[in-house]
Amino acid sequence: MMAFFRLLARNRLALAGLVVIGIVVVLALITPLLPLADPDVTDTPNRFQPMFSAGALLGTDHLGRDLLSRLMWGTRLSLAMGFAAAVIAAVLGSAIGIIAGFYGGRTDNVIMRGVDMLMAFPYILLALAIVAALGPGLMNALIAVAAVNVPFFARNIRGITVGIAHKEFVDAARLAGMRNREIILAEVLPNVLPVIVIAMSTTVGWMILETAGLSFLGLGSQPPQADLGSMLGEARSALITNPHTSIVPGAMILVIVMGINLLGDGVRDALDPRLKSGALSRPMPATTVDRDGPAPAARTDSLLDIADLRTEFRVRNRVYKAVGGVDLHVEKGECLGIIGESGSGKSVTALSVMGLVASPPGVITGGAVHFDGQDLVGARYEVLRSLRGRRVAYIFQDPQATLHPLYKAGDQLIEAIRTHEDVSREAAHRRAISLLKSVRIPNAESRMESYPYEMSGGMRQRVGIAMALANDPDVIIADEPTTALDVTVQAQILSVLSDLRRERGLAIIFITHDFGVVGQLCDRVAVMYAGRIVEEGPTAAVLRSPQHPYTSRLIDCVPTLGGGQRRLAAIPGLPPVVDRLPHGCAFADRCDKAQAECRAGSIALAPTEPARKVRCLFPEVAKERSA
Ligand SMILES: Nc1ncnc2c1ncn2[C@@H]1O[C@H](COP(=O)(O)OP(=O)(O)OP(=O)(O)O)[C@@H](O)[C@H]1O
Repeated sequence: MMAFFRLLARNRLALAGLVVIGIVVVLALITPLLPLADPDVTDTPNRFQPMFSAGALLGTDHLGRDLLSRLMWGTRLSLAMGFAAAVIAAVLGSAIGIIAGFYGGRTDNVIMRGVDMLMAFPYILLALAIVAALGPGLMNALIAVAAVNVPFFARNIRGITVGIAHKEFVDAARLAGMRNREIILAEVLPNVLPVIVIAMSTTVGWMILETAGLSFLGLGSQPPQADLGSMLGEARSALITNPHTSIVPGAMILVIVMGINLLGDGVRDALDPRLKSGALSRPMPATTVDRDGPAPAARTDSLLDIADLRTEFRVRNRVYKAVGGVDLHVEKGECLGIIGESGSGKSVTALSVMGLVASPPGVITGGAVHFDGQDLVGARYEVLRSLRGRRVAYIFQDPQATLHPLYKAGDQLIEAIRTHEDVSREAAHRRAISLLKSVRIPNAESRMESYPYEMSGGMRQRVGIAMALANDPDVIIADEPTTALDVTVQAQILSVLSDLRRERGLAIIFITHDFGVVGQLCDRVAVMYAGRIVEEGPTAAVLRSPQHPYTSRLIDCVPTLGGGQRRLAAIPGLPPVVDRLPHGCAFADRCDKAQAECRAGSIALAPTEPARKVRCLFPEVAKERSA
């Protein structure tokens, strides 16, 4: 709740709306306690007194009634009517929407066709028809306004519920034996509640206007009772001669509706889960760079050289140091593996290379990424855009999520080719077929016409690889591309990548948590822990004799086939949270060799043997392993 108010307070306009509505609501609540004249007592000799007259601060109306008193009582009534109509419409509409969306099928059809019929009428005509049928009066106007808004809530909430009703946690609740009523209350309702609140906050102003509209037409509050609409209606005939009688209620309606709408927008922004990180804006096209020192020079003349890269997430008052000074390089035709536990910073490192970490909340705070002699950290967006996909391409873990579900695989490949190259559609089509063949997709011509959902996971991932290859890049960054696939398909994908590397001289950065995959594909491996490289070296050497205790424990976690029964040595404890990294070695708390020195200060990634480095004061002594 506090977080909600903090987010709301960041939006100045919403804050202004909150203050205005707060003042109006408080005034409306204390109206009976204020020393005001009776709002209904007429005094015709003193009719149409101007503003600031003695005894009538805002003047009097056509019957000599005190306008200030009528305004206060009228505001009280209009607010109460607007809020009551919003609550009734929200409760009824949401209940209808949840039932339709949750049960689906015929129930959904019958309910939603009824809602469609209601929505087919212009809402004001519908409201007039309801009041005409029920008779004029405040309660009937309230019923009419609530009724015409029920379909709006029903439609919105039904849409959200349909999505939720098919989620795994609802299936899990069913499997746990919960009844539908319980599932609706415990699983669905909490998920749609923010949407209901958002819809209410943005429509309550509208409902106040609608109730005022009915009262203006004489169908809402009846004389002598004042509400803002009826005050306006009564002042209509004196609009030219005594405009203050219209201006007073009109200005109040304007203030209330503006205040509620500004507040409603703020509530929507603060409750939207995508904006929870505190950003009330869309992510930037490239990661924000806020370097706290000069850019380091390239340390090697490699194709891609990452030097002291630091990326963090600034979420409210917390700073998550996801990447804390990473040095890596990859040569043409080389495959570098990055391995580490979940959350060690592998993906953020990879995404930082091309400025793809979402900002906010991500910020690159230091280091450099030299590609072909150019520093990409802080490079202009146009530079990054021209390199993305053309010289440095990505393959992600879930091709289902990266391929557009509504476009054919072939069209997506053609689009990827034509984004960077001015070629005809026919030429791009031919190239797309040859790309599909190069990743060993059988019947490439007919597969061009397939939608992603018509393909298996392995096939989709091959399309993903073909897309990455579309512009003949120099580097491919593959972020766990085989994690979601079974071992046979994984082997095929790895062999495709391995062949492509050899044939095209591709450099590959392969992110994984599987040492088996590293052993099969990668020339060198870098082991990451808590945002830093803790060991780096040729794959065979690292697998044979790991030097960092973490690498050693990580290898011990890998089950071996045919090695007889052995106890799998899980690593006790959890990696540290990256907003509270310890001094010294981040692995010390889980390491059985840790000494006091390990916790004293930062430890450098020091060279040990040729081409090997380790960040440890007490590295493992070489003991040969059967890899
Ligand atoms: N938007 C974010 N806000 C705050 N922290 C984040 C955000 N995105 C990532 N992180 C943090 O950054 C760290 C590194 O995440 P990253 O995704 O790079 O890990 P990973 O090693 O690739 O893990 P996995 O194998 O599960 O993909 C994690 O501790 C994560 O909690």
